[in-house]
Amino acid sequence: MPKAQVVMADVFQKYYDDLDGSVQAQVLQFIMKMQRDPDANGLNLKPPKGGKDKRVRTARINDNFRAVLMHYSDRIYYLVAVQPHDDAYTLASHIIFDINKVTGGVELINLASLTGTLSGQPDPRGTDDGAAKPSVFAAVSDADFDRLGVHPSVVPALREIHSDDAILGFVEHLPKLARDVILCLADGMSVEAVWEHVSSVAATSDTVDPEDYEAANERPATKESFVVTGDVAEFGRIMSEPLSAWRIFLHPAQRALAERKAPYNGPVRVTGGPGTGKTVVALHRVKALADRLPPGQAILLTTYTTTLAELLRSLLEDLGGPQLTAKVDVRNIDKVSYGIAKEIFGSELPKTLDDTEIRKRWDDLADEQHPHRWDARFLESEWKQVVLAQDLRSRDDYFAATRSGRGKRLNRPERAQVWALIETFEHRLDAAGEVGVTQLAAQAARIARGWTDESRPYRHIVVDEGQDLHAAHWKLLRALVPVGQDDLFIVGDAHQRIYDNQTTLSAHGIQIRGRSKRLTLNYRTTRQILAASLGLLGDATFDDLDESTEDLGGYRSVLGGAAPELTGYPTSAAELTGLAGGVEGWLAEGLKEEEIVVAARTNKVAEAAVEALRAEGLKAVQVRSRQTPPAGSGVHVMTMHRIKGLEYRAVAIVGVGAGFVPMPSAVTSAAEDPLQHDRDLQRERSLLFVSATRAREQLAISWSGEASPFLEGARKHH
Ligand SMILES: Nc1ncnc2c1ncn2[C@@H]1O[C@H](COP(=O)(O)OP(=O)(O)OP(=O)(O)O)[C@@H](O)[C@H]1O
Repeated sequence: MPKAQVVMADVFQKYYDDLDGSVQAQVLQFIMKMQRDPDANGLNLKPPKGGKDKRVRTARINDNFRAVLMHYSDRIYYLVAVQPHDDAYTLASHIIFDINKVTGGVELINLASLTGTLSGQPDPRGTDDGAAKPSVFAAVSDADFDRLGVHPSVVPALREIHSDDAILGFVEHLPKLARDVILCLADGMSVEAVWEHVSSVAATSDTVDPEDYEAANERPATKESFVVTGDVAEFGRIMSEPLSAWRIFLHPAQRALAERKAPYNGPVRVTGGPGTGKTVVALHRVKALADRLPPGQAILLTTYTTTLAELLRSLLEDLGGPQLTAKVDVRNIDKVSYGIAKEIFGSELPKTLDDTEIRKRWDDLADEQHPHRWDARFLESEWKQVVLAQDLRSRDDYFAATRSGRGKRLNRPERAQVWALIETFEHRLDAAGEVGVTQLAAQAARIARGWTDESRPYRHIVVDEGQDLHAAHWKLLRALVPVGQDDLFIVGDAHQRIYDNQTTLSAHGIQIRGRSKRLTLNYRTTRQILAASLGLLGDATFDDLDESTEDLGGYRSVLGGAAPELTGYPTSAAELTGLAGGVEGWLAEGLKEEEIVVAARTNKVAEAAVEALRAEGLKAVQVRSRQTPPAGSGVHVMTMHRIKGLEYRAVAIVGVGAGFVPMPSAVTSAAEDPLQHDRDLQRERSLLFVSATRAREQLAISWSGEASPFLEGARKHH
């Protein structure tokens, strides 16, 4: 007997996640039963009364829960949701299944959620002159919507949209093509342009039979929003995986960047706020380049930290399997320097010291001064920001160098003193057979620059989180790929710079003029969380990784949700008890432990949070750098540095009090160096911004005593 096919709508995951484990087990049994014997009576399939789509059914899971599905012929079931009895009936009576005329893919439309999003809109007749405000889409005809692939059942609700805000809430519930079409129309694109850039690109090449669901299931558009499960084990696996890159249907703006066939005539830079899909674009770009990579050539995909490099490797594997990863070196920038240095120095390669170790060495050297003249932090950053950034090799070079970005002026005798200390520092490392990681990058870059193009190891380099790379890293990357078409593809966001490595690409021979793009649509964070996060940035200005500044104009989210919670407590003990209560609340709402993260400015506060959670009987694990906790370890707790690039359904940021964020020891005093002071403060702001924007659905920020000054803007949005 042929097995029945169970096709799962992507929205099913949300309903499934909200169920108790015991009900989830019953759902799995139910699916097994459908697959094994779709004719069995026990499934108890019933059409809802007054349903909009005659093929929609509900089926019994247990006394309290029913599944909502579409039953197409005996052999195909589309699973939409499992909900409490009454909710399941309501949902079932409001959904429609259809095959999209343009893409040929199966679409699920929930009319209740569409009209629901419009109910809070201000009254369109509430204008001063009493005249009705026109619909945002007044200029688009029904026939145009139809041709572009927007289902006719959606159009009456579209005609009721009178504000841009309402559009964002509305599109969240639309099938993907319709969502892209509406967003592009709302951005002012003409119907013709939307056809050319969106609908025609998504169109299927074969003829669409509006009744043939078996054929529709095979089309790529269906696979973007539905998963055809082979068996229950696979189903279980899919349900436990986070939304990963392979499931994503690129937005036209993302696709244009990632999949462009014509070569780019040089380096490309893509910026965009958190969650706009920069990483997704970088991964798809790697795939597109790999698909046409001549034999014997290689691609490098790199980023700042090892944690993110590992994440990139696993996402890339999801996207293209081992055939893809075989063509790509995925490693963080320090490993890139190390690999190159090893080739150059062979067995002579010194031992590498990371930034923390280097910092200690500077402390030691500064302490030895008699009388004490130079501050360790000043010397360290002078070395990194001036000497290593410009690869200065001699006293004369140092005397001639511009010290732009440094706020403390040095006269000649002072420069001489500082250079002497830097020279001592480098000699000591040398004598001990040691080298700093950034210093190693500078050395490797110096040598690689002299190579011929045939010796440069990569054909393409793709960089994620480019805002954190140091000048020496850019010099090195520039030297590892011949200048030419599609040489470098760089994504990054200066608002998220959390290491003090600001530089400009053009200073390192990376000319992006005319090839810089910006993404503005956030897919991760709700509008509520986004508004609060943007408030954290205050009035600070940010660069565009090059010589200009950039803001987050036009940055918005299609997702709506709960308002973030900002809570002050009298003591830190009370705050940690509040944290445990908040986490318990999230768990009670159905979130899993590993979907929740607690972020803190320091390891010490993170440790205290772990203890507090455990004291309340909750499972929690502190995640340090280069560690990925095994499944089932509990709620993740980590520092704000470690959380970069990740995402969680719920984020709690603790210890955001005035004395802790910004962290006093991380901020140079304004008297010592006013420019460095400003940059340090900005970096501390960015740390908080990065942490807040990791949240998909829930964000809670707390403090004890006086609140951090950075929270002022976020509290206004609250
Ligand atoms: N076109 C899309 N459709 C649906 N989801 C998307 C799309 N593009 C990205 N996403 C999802 O949005 C989230 C953010 O994407 P991604 O991590 O690539 O953003 P980012 O810009 O690199 O973020 P950040 O700078 O904050 O690290 C991810 O969960 C990703 O899967």
